[in-house]
Amino acid sequence: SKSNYYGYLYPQFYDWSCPQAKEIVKSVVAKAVAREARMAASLLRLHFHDCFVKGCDASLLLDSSATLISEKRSNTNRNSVRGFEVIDEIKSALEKECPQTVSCADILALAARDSTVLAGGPNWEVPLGRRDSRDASLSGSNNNIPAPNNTFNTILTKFKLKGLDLVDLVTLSGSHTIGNARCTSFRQRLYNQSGNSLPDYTLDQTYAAQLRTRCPKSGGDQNLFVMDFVSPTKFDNSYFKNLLASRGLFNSDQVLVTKNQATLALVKLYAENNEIFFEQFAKSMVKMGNISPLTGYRGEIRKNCRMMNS
Ligand code: HEM
Ligand SMILES: [Ca+2]
Ligand SMILES: [Ca+2]
Repeated sequence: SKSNYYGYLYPQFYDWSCPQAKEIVKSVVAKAVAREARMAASLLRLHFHDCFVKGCDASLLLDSSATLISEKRSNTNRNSVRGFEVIDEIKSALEKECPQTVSCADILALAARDSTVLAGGPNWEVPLGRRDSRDASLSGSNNNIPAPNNTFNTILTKFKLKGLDLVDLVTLSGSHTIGNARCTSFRQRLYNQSGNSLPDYTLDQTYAAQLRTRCPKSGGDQNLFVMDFVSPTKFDNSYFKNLLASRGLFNSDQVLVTKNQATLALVKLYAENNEIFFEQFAKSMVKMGNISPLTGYRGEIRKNCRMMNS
């Protein structure tokens, strides 16, 4: 009775079965972000890392068990993705009000939207009705999610494999306007960009020197850096302004202005016009949220986001 019979997502999915669902998610996310501003970024990223592996099906949330290896162990996720306790808190609040009704995959989609809004970004209606997977894919997590040192072509290919295009790539990369990154994610650019012991000269060298002080050649792997040094907790277009000043933190950020004329033009547009960035961000997030969801009688509504129902 609670399955998505029609096979597509729509914002009113819980209007009858759990009319309080959206409010419950929003209030727990708001509390968590008030405790720690970075949590908005962490929750936004969870939806991305879920959707790029087997679609938006909460596969990312499953812990390892006798029959399953968690995606949390992948190279991209290990010591990096966070926010699972907040998802648990949302889920238990929802289970009290509407038992086994709201999927963990939909919680991730709603929390990503609420986080964006709380950080000052755009709002959008979240299509709902995703169901939760009964498996996970460690290899998918290792292979499908772009890495910060991937080339432009590799990153674009990984987006296209998920039905996303060049506009989505540039726009969604704008998420790096909030949140933190570890030294290990960009060290290569500071010391040895192409195996010749030289830094990446497409990175502003004053900025590079600052980064080196807390990201040494060896050690300090987990040291944290803000990704947008201008407004690290505010969702705005300053990420794109940084790219034009050669101050993108990752190789994957900077290549948007150094490798392709079309992405460069978009970066310039967004740097000049926050409103256009916000409008497209909302559209691209809905598009990402539509990556092969489980609907109908496929999948299940988990009781606990960390494990499948027995
Ligand atoms: C285009 C390819 C992308 C690459 C290569 C990439 C890579 C990364 C890396 C390496 C980090 C830092 C991880 C760490 O050091 O622990 C990061 C953080 C982050 N990414 Fe991306 N990312 C990409 C796209 C996206 C997209 C599409 C979104 C959201 C829709 C996103 C949202 C975030 C956020 C919000 C953070 C900060 C998380 C936090 O502070 O907890 N990224 N990303
Ligand atoms: Ca998934
Ligand atoms: Ca910012």
